[in-house]
Amino acid sequence: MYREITFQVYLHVYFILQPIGKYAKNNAFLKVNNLKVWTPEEKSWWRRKPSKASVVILDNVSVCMRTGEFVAVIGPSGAGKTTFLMSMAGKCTLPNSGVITLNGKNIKDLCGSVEIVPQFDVFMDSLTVEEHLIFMTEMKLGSVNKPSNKARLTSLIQELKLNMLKNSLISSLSGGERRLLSLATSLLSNPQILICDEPTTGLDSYNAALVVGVLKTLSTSGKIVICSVHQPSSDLFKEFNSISLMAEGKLLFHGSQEDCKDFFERLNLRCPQNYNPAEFYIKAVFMDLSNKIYGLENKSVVSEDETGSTSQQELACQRNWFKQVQLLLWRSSLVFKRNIKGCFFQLLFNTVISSLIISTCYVGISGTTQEGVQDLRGFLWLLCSEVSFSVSYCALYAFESDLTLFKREVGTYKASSFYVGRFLCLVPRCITWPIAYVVIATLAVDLPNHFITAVKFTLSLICTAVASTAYGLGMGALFLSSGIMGDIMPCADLPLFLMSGAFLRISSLPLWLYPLKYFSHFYYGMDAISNVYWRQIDWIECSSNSTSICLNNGDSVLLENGYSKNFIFEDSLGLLFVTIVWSLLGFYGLKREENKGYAY
Ligand SMILES: Nc1ncnc2c1ncn2[C@@H]1O[C@H](COP(=O)(O)OP(=O)(O)OP(=O)(O)O)[C@@H](O)[C@H]1O
Repeated sequence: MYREITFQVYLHVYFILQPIGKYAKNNAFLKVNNLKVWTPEEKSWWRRKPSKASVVILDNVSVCMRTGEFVAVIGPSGAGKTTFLMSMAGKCTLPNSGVITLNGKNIKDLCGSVEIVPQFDVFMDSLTVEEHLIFMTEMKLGSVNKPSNKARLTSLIQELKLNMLKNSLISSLSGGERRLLSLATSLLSNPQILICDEPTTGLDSYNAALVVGVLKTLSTSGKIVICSVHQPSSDLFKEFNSISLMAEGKLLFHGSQEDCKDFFERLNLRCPQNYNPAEFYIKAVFMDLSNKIYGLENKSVVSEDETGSTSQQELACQRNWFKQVQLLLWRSSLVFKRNIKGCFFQLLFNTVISSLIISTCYVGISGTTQEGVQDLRGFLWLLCSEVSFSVSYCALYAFESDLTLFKREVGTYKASSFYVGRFLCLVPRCITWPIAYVVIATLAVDLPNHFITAVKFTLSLICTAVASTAYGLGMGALFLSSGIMGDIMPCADLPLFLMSGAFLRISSLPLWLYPLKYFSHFYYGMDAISNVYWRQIDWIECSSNSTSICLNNGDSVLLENGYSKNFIFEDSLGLLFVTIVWSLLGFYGLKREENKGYAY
């Protein structure tokens, strides 16, 4: 029954996938020559001796594969299969030596010719299947409106049986459907070599047969398809026409199923009838106590000529930078639309409720009395700090949830476009939140020229919010993989908000601390809104029996706090400076994550 289903699925898939052959490119010849991969020696900074010695993961692996091969890479756990596949895809970030070429060209110099389908699928789950594929088509191939790209996308959707799922959210897909979507994403660029890491793991027999059927058809249509497989059933295993047998980082055998059988029979190791050959081979190398098999390790490299040609890899790998930013913004806007309720609640709790509390506590205050001066200072500080803190802490975690996705999409777009795209996504918040704060919080406060002053407050706070966002995003990106940004940020906040002038007089700062104020968005924000308010206060009441020093106008309040005179110029320049500094630091952090390489 199972064999019947598998056969039917295979036939079905074979015929519907024939059109993929239309896109098949010229012959491909993959050559791996003396590939060695090892882990770096780890040294602790306080000891000279290495704390962890280097370990060889792949030991002089050499092999040749050509068009039409459908290769099963098998071997015990820890044999080095994934590392081997990643190296062939040019995505291994561990130290390595040896050369991998496709038709004579180094694999690392080629673009789009080798694609990998990793074991674990990572997508932006709140997109639909169609939206995801449109995004990837636009990023990898170009405009989706171009007839050839449209045709490619439509045929892939049909051929991989995704048309029924086009409008489904990715989060609702089953494991097999996600695997097919992953496959479709990799096939968009019509690669010559498709590498799949455990494509059937976690799938039921029907879905596993479906996926293997699709892969086999791809190999017959002019590609090299290489899969690592864990415990394949006999039925699935016999679909592969080549076997690479690995153990302890060595490639023990590479060749056809028949040759593999002969290889083991020559060593008097005969697979019993009705026994799964894959299991038998893995067990045999596992139990190879006398090292018979290891002794015959595959040493057959490969002086064959490297005929074949690559055609697509000369194309530009990526869309232009502005297009990348636009596409990333488009994708984020789709996620935003699906999460609009969450954004509404964020706005409600972060701004509306807290500004209502401020407004209630400061009902009727005015800076024209000595008591009012203190209240007004507190009110302005709360306005500035609430806006700064709320937007910076929202930005702090902006990359965290997408780090794996970003590392999966390394190479699809630039880190800089991803960074700028994410920053721009946060800009609407930098506009709406200050508006909400100012409108609500100033409702009950006695402001001179209420409307104009509120507009000036809003503009100043919008600029402060942009710089605060740059600060939050920068801190988040700098400490992205360590996950300690939530612990570091309060420590960084402390000196920066002390510079705001709300808690200590800036003019009385020790000289060595003075430069710190130029990095404080709190200082620039407070300086701007304080100037807006106090410059309009010409007279402050002084009681005749007061013993303390009396501040008799707004200018003297500004002077006492140590705020600048040329505030519009200085604060705009200062906030721009802070934005640029934190953006550069954050970009450096993201680039560091990118350099760690592909997430598999
Ligand atoms: N980045 C790394 N740093 C240190 N060791 C690593 C790294 N990547 C792999 N290894 C080690 O190399 C060996 C081979 O790992 P690999 O994942 O390639 O094996 P595998 O055959 O795919 O295993 P499995 O079948 O269990 O997935 C393992 O012992 C693993 O611990």
